Amino acid sequence: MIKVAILGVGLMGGSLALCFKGKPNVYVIGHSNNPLSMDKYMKSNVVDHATTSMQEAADNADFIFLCVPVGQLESYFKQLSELKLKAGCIVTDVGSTKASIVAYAAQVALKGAYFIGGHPMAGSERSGVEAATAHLYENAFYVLSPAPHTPPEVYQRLVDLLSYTKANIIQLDAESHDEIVGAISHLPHMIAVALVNQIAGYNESNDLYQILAAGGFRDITRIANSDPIIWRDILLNNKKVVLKLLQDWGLAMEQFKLSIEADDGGAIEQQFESARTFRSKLPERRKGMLNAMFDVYVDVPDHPGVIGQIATLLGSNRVNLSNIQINESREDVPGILRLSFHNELDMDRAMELLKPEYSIHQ
Ligand SMILES: NC(=O)C1=CN([C@@H]2O[C@H](COP(=O)(O)OP(=O)(O)OC[C@H]3O[C@@H](n4cnc5c(N)ncnc54)[C@H](O)[C@@H]3O)[C@@H](O)[C@H]2O)C=CC1
Ligand SMILES: O=C(O)C(=O)Cc1ccc(O)cc1
Repeated sequence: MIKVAILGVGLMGGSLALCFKGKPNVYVIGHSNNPLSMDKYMKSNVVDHATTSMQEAADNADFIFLCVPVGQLESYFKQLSELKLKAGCIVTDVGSTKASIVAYAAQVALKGAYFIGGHPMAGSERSGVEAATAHLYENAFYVLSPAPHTPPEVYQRLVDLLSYTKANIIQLDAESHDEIVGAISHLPHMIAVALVNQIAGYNESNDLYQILAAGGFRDITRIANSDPIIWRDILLNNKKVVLKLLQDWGLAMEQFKLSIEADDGGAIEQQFESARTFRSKLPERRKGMLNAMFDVYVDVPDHPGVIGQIATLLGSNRVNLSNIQINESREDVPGILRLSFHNELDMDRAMELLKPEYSIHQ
């Protein structure tokens, strides 16, 4: 039996647990410091067993996943280093930053066990085991940062287990990881939060801001809804990288300001042109980026019953729909109904079925 211990069964840990639970020869144990979580873990059916004892979770485990906020990783790692672990056990984490935990692991030895840093680049603005899903990692990139002396067969053992997530494994050193992920994930989260708070400030004297912000603004600020503790820890942990990125961001905003002050239309156009060129080269989301959702937009006539018709058409053809959203405003979205699917196959099949009757966009 392969024993997999998940320490911290929230969005990420719970989703990993769901990928492993029920697989041949796999036993999943979930750990929380909070006794009240035991019942929740068992009721959500994500683990085979739940415990508040780290000793019990780690005892004889083949794999231990640290799925707690970044600020807790070192303390959890330290506690594991004081336990007797199974020889050859692989300890890994899912933290959004890699340099500090990889450096810590290089200093604090795990008796007979190996540490390989990890970061599944999939997730959402939601948190907690209630938001966990077995599909979260499908097609997403999953970064692994092994130490230089990690034996290849140990690395391969982790890759083999992670095949249950259906993620694309990519090996990257911890420093490069933090620089790149700082830019593509940490900076956008700060921008989204600052943007929402700026508009919230204006809204205090006129609530039309909030009312008119239902469409595009809502979409581009989705990540501002992310968990405050998780993000406090990420930003403080990736301090050096994030401060440099904020400096560059300030310069970029200053550039806009100067162009507008000087009525320099050419410079503004140039900014939009270069952004459009780079953005059009981004890989499509369906090939696996930060969100494991596959979305299509449908332009539907605004009459009751149409959602039912679409849901019935998809359901009767066994196409699994993960979410339907009605856009309150058409601004900035290609259709009024957003249909989300867990995988590309379902999305493509849905498009085939809907195309004859509706106008579809991606
Ligand atoms: N949310 C996301 O989309 C992604 C998060 N991550 C990383 O995954 C890790 C876990 O994040 P999520 O699963 O999103 O968070 P979550 O809030 O859903 O789960 C966190 C888990 O850690 C436990 N925990 C233990 N000590 C804690 C403490 N002192 N404060 C708060 N919670 C504590 C909680 O009980 C919970 O089970 C974090 O290190 C985060 O950086 C990585 C990729 C994506
Ligand atoms: O919701 C989104 O789009 C995200 O950006 C989720 C996310 C959050 C933290 C990570 O380290 C990786 C992915």
